[in-house]
Amino acid sequence: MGTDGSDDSHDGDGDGVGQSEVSDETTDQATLSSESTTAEREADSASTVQAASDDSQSIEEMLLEFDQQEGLIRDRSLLDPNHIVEEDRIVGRDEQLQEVTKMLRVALGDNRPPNLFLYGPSGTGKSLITKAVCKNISTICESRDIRFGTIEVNCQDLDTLGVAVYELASRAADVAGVDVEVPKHGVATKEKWDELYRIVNENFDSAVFVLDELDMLVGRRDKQEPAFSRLLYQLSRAGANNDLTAHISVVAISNDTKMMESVGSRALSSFTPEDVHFDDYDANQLQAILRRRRDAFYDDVLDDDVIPLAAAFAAQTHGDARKAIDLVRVAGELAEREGDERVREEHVREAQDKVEKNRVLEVVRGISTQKKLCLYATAAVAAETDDESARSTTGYRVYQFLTDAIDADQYHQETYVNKMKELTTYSLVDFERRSHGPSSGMFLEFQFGERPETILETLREDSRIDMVSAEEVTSVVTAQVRNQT
Ligand SMILES: Nc1ncnc2c1ncn2[C@@H]1O[C@H](COP(=O)(O)OP(=O)(O)OP(=O)(O)O)[C@@H](O)[C@H]1O
Repeated sequence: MGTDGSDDSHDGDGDGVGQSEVSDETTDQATLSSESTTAEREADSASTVQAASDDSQSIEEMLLEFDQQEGLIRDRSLLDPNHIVEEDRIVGRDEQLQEVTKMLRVALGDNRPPNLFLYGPSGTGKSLITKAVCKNISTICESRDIRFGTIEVNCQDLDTLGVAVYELASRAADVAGVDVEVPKHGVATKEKWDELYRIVNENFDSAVFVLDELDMLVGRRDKQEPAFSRLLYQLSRAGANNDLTAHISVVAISNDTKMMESVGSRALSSFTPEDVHFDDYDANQLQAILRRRRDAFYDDVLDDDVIPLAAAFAAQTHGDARKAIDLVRVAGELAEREGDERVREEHVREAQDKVEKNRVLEVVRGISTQKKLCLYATAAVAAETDDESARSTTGYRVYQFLTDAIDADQYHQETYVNKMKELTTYSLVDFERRSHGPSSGMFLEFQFGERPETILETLREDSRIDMVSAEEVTSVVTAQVRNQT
């Protein structure tokens, strides 16, 4: 404040001095004006104008050039993973589409639709199918004067039950076009629940709550029951005991097939969902999905091998349609940026590298150093085995080497395994329980959703991990892998 004030007064003084200088200068110039000085000034100003127009011309030229350079992508929304595509672009999900439609159609009448649990790997159409069905219900409800709302939240970044309930209230308010009347912070969760009930009851006859990535809502560690379980309990009970007078249905979506095992018995008895399973897509299905969006590009700009290659790359990891679509989009953008007239195979290969790195980055950005060490050790083992898998026992020894090398705390093997298991929720790594004969005991075998080398490269961006020499890690890993056979 003090500094600002003195600066202001200083500026004021300065302006005064400046003004008198300007007027003096003007007078002087008028008095001293001569043909030569005028000519000089004109020459000066002409050159300034010339320089400016040179600049603007070159920018203009560049703009025109970019403008004339035809883009390759005609409709970017078809390559946006959050865009709900029209029904005729949904491929290979007839069974799920039919099941979800059959169950949620109840919302059209005067009854409560059942709750649903949609599960399956990432990018297999769970959100798309739910949104497409809800969109159709909404259109029909509008024509029948039924106030229907789809209240959708992604639970990935919601850390507590209170935050989740506020988010639901806020989404419901958005859909209804009203305001939330409780503050986000500093009020009890009960007040947030009441606000959610008020908004829903006052604005909707029927509503579907879509809880995407619900398993990520774990809440505080000190609570016995995970936050997602408490949320399911409360929401489904509110429907039964008339806190919510609107007919509501809860659609829980998760990548974790075992999520329902962590739902407490209390929640389970009131939630009781109908299960709908979503499988991985194979390369042919992914090709069909991509072909149905081919018109995202101008005619004849996609080389014939672009779609099959993108589909093959996406099928290699875990049959994720989001990845297939991302690959084609990024390949198109790379081709556009390089001023190429066509999208070619090499653009897809370049895109594969970029998309993989981004996905790994997204996951590792938010995890603790300890989890990074566990992941690094395991990926380092997978990078050195023929089938790119890593045994937990071997991974743990490499983890021990890493923690010693950087002088970090060292967990027991059980905790290392648990940390790795937690990472499976991101679909970056998966595991199976294995045993090599009765004498060798049990171990977990980890498989990665992306190339282990990409994971290692990305984790090396963490300066603590980069302190350890990569060659040294490789020699420790090689010795350990040799020992395991
Ligand atoms: N059967 C399909 N037909 C056409 N497009 C699809 C299909 N399945 C998925 N997609 C597209 O793939 C992308 C990812 O799909 P979606 O978000 O529905 O997956 P998800 O199973 O909900 O994944 P996550 O669990 O990661 O949220 C979206 O752009 C969606 O439009």
